Amino acid sequence: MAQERRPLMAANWKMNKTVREAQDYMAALLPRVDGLAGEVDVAVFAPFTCLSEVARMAEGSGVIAGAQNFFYEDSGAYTGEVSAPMLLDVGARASIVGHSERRELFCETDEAVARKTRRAVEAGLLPVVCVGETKEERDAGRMWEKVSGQVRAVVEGLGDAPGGSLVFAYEPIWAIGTGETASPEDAQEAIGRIRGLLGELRGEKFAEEARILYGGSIKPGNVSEIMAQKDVDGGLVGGASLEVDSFLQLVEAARG
Ligand SMILES: O=C(CO)COP(=O)(O)O
Repeated sequence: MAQERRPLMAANWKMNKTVREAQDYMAALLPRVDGLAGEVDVAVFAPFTCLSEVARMAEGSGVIAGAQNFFYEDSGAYTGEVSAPMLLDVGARASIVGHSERRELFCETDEAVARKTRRAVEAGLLPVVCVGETKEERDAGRMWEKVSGQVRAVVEGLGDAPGGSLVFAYEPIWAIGTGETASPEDAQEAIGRIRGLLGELRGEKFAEEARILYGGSIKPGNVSEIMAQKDVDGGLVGGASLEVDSFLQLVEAARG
């Protein structure tokens, strides 16, 4: 991994944890990541219901509290949604955007993902934009068509924001929650191609500054070989992030 890009290890709790469980997790995590600032960024993407508590506890620690989604308008008649200013108001500094579960289950389009990404950057939230193909698309040889289309839509809607203002996460859908991980070589190939595309679209500086994570069945047993790939800047982790001990092993591996 290039020296200039700080690794990022991110926990995506998905639809898990009560406020009490979130408090217990943060109380165990924070003392153990103390002192890592500057070496590795650590983020916790919590459900809305416990996000303010996670952000409050993380304040001053260097751990980034983030949301899993938001809507690109700032306020108004959008029942069930929350906005970027609302996330900032409770202390969040980042948000996942366009997770495959939102694209597939909640019909999020490339256009909506692009608008959310742009709004996050403008508002000062760090977006972690997810891209990835299904098993059928991969087997049909259409992986790059899918992934490049998703990346293009986001970058073309981004204006002139610098590469450091956003993070991509390559999460092949067939590897999410299945125990089936992309091989380190597959992860590198896809992420290297994404970086190449960023260079074509926005120039070398942008491509060198943008962090690109891998996600999909990362666990303590496979994280080191994934992190060793030159274009992989960290991980976005579901299942193995739910327990503090296993998440900490991933953070340590990202530290190198
Ligand atoms: O979707 C993911 C992270 O956003 C990956 O989930 P798992 O780590 O549970 O496969």
